[in-house]
Amino acid sequence: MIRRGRAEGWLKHPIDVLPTWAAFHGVEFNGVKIGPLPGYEDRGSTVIADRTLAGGNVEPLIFVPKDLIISRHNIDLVAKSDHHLREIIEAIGDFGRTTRGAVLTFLLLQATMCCPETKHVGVLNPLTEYIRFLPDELLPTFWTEEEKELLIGTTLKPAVGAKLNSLLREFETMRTATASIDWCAKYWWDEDTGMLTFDDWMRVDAMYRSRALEFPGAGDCMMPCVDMANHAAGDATAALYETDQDGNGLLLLRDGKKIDQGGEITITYGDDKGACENIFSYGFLEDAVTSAKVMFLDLDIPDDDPLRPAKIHISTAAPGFRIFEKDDTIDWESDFIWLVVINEEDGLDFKVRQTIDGKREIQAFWNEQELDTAKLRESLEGDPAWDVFQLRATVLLQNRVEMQIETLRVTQGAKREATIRDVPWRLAERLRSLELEMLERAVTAFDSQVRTVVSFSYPTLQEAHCQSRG
Ligand SMILES: C[S@@+](CC[C@H](N)C(=O)[O-])C[C@H]1O[C@@H](n2cnc3c(N)ncnc32)[C@H](O)[C@@H]1O
Repeated sequence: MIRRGRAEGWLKHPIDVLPTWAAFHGVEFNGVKIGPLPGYEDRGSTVIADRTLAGGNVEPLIFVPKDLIISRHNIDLVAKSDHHLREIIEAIGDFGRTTRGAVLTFLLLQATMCCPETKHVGVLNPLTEYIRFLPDELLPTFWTEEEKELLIGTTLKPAVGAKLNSLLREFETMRTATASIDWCAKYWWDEDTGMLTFDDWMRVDAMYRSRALEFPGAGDCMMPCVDMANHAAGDATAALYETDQDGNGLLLLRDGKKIDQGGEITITYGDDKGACENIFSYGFLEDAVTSAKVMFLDLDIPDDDPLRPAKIHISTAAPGFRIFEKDDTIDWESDFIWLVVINEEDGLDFKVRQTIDGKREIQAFWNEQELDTAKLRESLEGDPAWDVFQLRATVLLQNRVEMQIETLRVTQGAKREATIRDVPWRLAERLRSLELEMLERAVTAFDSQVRTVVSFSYPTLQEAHCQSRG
């Protein structure tokens, strides 16, 4: 549906019509305009200074009335007077009570209402028009299979796979929950008249993910016009976004910033985000990025661990670990790994307990004491064998990191097929090299952590370790 709407023009507005929409709905621009930046048209539209601006003494650059914010709160308000919206949000149950569920459903209904064939569905509101200004982003969920293959060995590959699976589940929830609603059956699901496909769900997901910002006071939401600002990290960030005391949205020039006429007013989408997350959520990587910054690698409990099923059952942590930059070196963190490295001989035990309603429940014990797995690390830190556990964890991580390096190396040097588009090709290449470099630094850092633990606790082991690692 959305793809067709873009092609036929009923779901597309040229960006130069935005000022008219904005003025009509009370959005104020103060010394800025929205459009492509000459020389950077591939970045879509952005916020551009209409005159020289100096931070500290200018009014908000953009003012957005609170009613226009696409937030869960406002969607609930719209649903009070739009019974079609209310019907579908209620039909999807718990998912409709999440911000993500409410926003994606809302966007889908607005797109449906834009289609000239749709009759008597939904109540037109300013945002029905606004979504026509939003471009389709080439996020990795839209990369072809051969483009996604370029990601083998990067942390983006499993992330995109998991995302597609969860999008499929959400789409299926949506379909099952709304199939018996007459107008949904007719305009969305009917074999002849239905317009929705999984592609539509991917598109509303991409709109939300690439544009949602966390606003103090309003939570995650899409803020029309402020969401036209492109990203620049660090000192290059020109503006901040926030809400005023009445909940209206504001874009404010940073103190001390001076932007010449024609210059870009950027915001930050989060300077701490790693290269993988930037490509995943926004489909680009700034030229200035020189490090993968943060990586999440999955970790499995070995098949030959007799406690594996019980460990999997009780674990609440994400099964993996995060490596990240810290003070010029690489550090790691994981709540999961501690469960992987301990076993029965160390003091771990599981018992099956009968609950009062007759159900059976697995309980974990550490040295005979009931164990809260969320506090496992704390329990282990107090154990005389803490050094051993640390050592096991670090060696395990080191092996996992080396395995990832190997996968990256053997899949290196893929030939570029003519069907592979420029953006996925360049992004995959950059991500591969940034992640490889970070993994290599991690091996060195882990090696020195192992040496420290060994030399401190097991001076005799140190020699053996050094020999084993050459
Ligand atoms: C919140 S939107 C910003 C407005 C968007 N450019 C538009 O045309 O609607 C985020 C998207 O803008 C683009 N973008 C933002 N900052 C960028 C940058 N520094 N370099 C390249 N593309 C950027 C990406 O496509 C990203 O997914």
